[in-house]
Amino acid sequence: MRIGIAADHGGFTMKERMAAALREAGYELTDFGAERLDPDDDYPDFVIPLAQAVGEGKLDRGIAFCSSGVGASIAANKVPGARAALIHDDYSAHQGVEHDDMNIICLGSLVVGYAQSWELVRAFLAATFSGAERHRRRLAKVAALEQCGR
Ligand SMILES: O=C(CO)[C@H](O)[C@H](O)[C@H](O)COP(=O)(O)O
Repeated sequence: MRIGIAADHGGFTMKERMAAALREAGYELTDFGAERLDPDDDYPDFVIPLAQAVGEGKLDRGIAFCSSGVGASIAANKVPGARAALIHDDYSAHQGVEHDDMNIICLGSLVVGYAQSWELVRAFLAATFSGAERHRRRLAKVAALEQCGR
């Protein structure tokens, strides 16, 4: 599975730790930055390129951090093909993939600690889209917005 990861200054420390753990676990990982802790950086500069790579099918899944995870999820969901969600609980981490084909998990570094974030990421990466007709139907209605913009 091809995975990307991104964070602004709010999520930088968490991203660095998570990236090391994912590589240690054997995942192929692309890091979209930030490359260093800069309190003046902006989450769209890192999250949008990640979401574009996922939306274009260059990556299978994305992991995005900011302080709350809110900005990351707003930015990622502007990108066609990206299906991002701000996740705090295990059920949503896997059900979001199984039902909604979520392909980017957004996490708030000041909201969820590292150990819980790791469990959420593991649940997200282990889950697969069920492919059920009702879920495909709903996703098609969402995807249609990307075609006509209304
Ligand atoms: O949480 C965020 C957006 O939802 C970002 O991480 C921002 O960095 C957060 O708003 C903090 O910004 P600040 O410039 O460090 O005050």
